[in-house]
Amino acid sequence: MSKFAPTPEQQAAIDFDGNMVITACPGSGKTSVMKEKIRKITPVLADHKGVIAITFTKKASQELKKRCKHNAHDTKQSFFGTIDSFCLKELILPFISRVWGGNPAECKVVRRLRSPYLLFLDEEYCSPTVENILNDDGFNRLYDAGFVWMNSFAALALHVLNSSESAQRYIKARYSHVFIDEYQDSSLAQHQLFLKLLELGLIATAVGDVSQSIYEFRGGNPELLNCLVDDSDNFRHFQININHRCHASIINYASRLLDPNFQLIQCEEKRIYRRLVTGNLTSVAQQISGRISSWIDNGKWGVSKASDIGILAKKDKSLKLLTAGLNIDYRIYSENPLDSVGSDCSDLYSHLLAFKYGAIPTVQELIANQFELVVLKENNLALVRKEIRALREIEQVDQLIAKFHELASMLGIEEDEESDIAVRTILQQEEIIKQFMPLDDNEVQVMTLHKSKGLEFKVVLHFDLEEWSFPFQQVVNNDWDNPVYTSLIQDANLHYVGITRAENCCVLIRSTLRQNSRGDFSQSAPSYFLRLPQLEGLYG
Ligand SMILES: Nc1ncnc2c1ncn2[C@@H]1O[C@H](COP(=O)(O)OP(=O)(O)OP(=O)(O)O)[C@@H](O)[C@H]1O
Repeated sequence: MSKFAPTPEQQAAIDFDGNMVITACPGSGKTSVMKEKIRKITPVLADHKGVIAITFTKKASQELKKRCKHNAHDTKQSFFGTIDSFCLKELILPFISRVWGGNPAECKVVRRLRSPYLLFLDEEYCSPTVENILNDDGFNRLYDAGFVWMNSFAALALHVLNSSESAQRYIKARYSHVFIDEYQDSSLAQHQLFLKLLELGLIATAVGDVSQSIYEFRGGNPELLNCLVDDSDNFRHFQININHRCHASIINYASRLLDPNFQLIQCEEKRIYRRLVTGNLTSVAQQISGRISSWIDNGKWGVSKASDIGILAKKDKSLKLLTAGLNIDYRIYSENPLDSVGSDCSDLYSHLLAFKYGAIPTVQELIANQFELVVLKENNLALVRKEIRALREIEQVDQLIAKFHELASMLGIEEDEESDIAVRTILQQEEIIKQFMPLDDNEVQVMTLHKSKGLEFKVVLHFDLEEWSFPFQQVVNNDWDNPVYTSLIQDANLHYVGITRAENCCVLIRSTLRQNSRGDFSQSAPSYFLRLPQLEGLYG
């Protein structure tokens, strides 16, 4: 790891010891700032204490943990993980019995509530609040029936923390600080939990960027980050606004997309391009494959390996069309049949396949990092490890599925037939099996814009820039002449996230043929994003 030389604005954020909110543009090194702060705090903590470091994805928390522990740095009893994992492991499982009785160790964690359990609740909550928990006794009944529902974790954890003095004593004794990354995608319950931790005396740091808010559809609310910025009584606001990742011309384009008055950075060369390519996405991919190969062979744009190139699109369907035409090695991160099932069983099977095919290298890592939401009983841990290890030896599909069933039962996860079918479908398709193998530097990376969050590439090829493809448009009240962009701000943020993944070159591509919702192709028009007047002259 090269030595990190902080800028003055990064250094100011690292040095400040109180409650703070850091707003940070893409590529501004917020991960590095969080890492430096945690490495500065932990040496002075007692051995039984640590910090709470919450990131948006498991992958991001593994990365942060690795960077904090670099050079055998002792992070003491710190917690690294997602907010869901924190709520479940540190608050719900250890303390809910003090509030609602029962035996949480016997509970099943469910991602999706199915009938009849869905009917326990008064309404279909997207992201319940603590008030919902207090006013709707369906949550309590669900728990009595042996279930804790993932979407309610933050609210449930807050309810536990509000109601149980033991939980409060534990948190205060164990943790000195709390950090939450990607705060712009926090829900109200998560925000209230963060404020509760502050009230208990933990020193609180929130990090985020309103312009990178892309999960409103899941209950994320970027206004909550602004609330912290406005709350100057409790939080000092720091801005880290130098983008160290992208070429200046890419920064100019991305910034003007969101702010027509953005003061342009001086730069000679344009490294962001718009291209119109003839045909549908499959034929476009055939045409550009040769160009991509030559960039890899000649090290153009600083590309030293195929995985330095990211192919991004808004729609999962577009990725399928694109990969059908690519004549180069690639790795696609698209929704696979197990993702589509979306149950706890399908989640487990995904992790087991990732271990079998090597994306998760060790049983230790599988259990420590991927089983975040599985309630593991100490007494059968050794057997679980042995059974998982055996997966790599199994060749027959039926045997593999039988072993998956055994493991599901040992881990208290309900089997479902859809997950079995999904596993069989995956095992018939080499391209999908690849998703469960370790990243190969010889493969270009293909994924949706949502999945690209937090990543960086030397070159980004950004597709779906046709009208009706992106941004999302809807016909309202049968008025076909005036379709409405119903999620324009979130889509603009998503476009911004995609563009700012690029270090040295970003190509915005429109294909002349667009696939409609029925699967037919028709002539495309340029996307709304390609028609914005403030972007004129900023691309090559
Ligand atoms: N002070 C610095 N000097 C040089 N490079 C830096 C500095 N700080 C960060 N970088 C580099 O900038 C890039 C972006 O850093 P990082 O991934 O931490 O940003 P981020 O704020 O988390 O990005 P995003 O929000 O877009 O995901 C990395 O390649 C990192 O090494």
